[in-house]
Amino acid sequence: MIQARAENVSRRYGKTLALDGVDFQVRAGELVGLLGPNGAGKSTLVNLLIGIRRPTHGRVELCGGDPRDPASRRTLGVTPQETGLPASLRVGEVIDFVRAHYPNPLTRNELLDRFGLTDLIRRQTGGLSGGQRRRLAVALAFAGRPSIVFLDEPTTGLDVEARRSLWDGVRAFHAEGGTVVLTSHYLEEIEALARRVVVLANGRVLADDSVTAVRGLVGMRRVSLTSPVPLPDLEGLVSVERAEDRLHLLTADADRLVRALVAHDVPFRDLEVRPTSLEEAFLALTHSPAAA
Ligand SMILES: Nc1ncnc2c1ncn2[C@@H]1O[C@H](COP(=O)(O)OP(=O)(O)OP(=O)(O)O)[C@@H](O)[C@H]1O
Repeated sequence: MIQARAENVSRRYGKTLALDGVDFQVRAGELVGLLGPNGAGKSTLVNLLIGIRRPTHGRVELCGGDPRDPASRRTLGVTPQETGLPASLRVGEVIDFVRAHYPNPLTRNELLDRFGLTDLIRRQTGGLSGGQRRRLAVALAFAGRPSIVFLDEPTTGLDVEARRSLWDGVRAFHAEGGTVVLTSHYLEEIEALARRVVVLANGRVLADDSVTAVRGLVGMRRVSLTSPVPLPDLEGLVSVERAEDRLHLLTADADRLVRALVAHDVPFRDLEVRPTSLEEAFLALTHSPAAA
């Protein structure tokens, strides 16, 4: 059963095309990561699927209906990128307030326990640290026993321990058959939870594949050098960028590329090899023929 679907969806904000012909679907019980650099369109896609915004073109569906129809959202849980919590309410009170909106919520203790919040129950939310507030905001998405949960960058600002405790809560929900869509800038974060990852960049889906396959795509190296001659065709070269007298070559296998440079007798100096950032890898993929 498909729980959330976008078909050829585009969304424009004035002159900005935030999503450009996106197809995306999530089956019941899946845990999917949406990966992409800043401004890729991740939050926009989530906002369309949960009915906060409408697509400019195309069709979106949630739990078999229109996401803007409250009936489709009855079993939805969401943690947006930023959440406002009433500062003077205690953690336990906020949880009870949210639980009261649902017919069959988790008990207060189940929720506190799952997300490692038990010690904070009597604390006012205004006095929580940023990380503690974030954990509470994520936990609240699960209060109503949702069937599908959207988490927009759930672990931003969390330390390692808090992140693990939050991941455990998400895993427990998924193990019971829950569906999860989470967004992140980091493949490592998605890797910790999901097997499937959808890569967005510039509003388009670049890849929809296993985390392992995408790791191969983005785990590239940048080989920089200065050479007085034009480069020949080199195997495994993904892209070439020229900045003044430097050439920056992107490749999945830097050793092989350097061997090829030597084998072709290419004169070079000041060779540097370093890992690419996700942004650089995305940029190269966006401009490579494979992404066209
Ligand atoms: N309400 C809005 N008004 C105008 N432009 C917007 C609005 N929301 C998003 N955008 C633009 O749409 C594009 C996609 O933004 P979106 O927030 O969906 O990306 P994102 O992948 O979630 O980014 P981030 O990782 O930074 O949160 C960006 O260029 C952004 O500036």
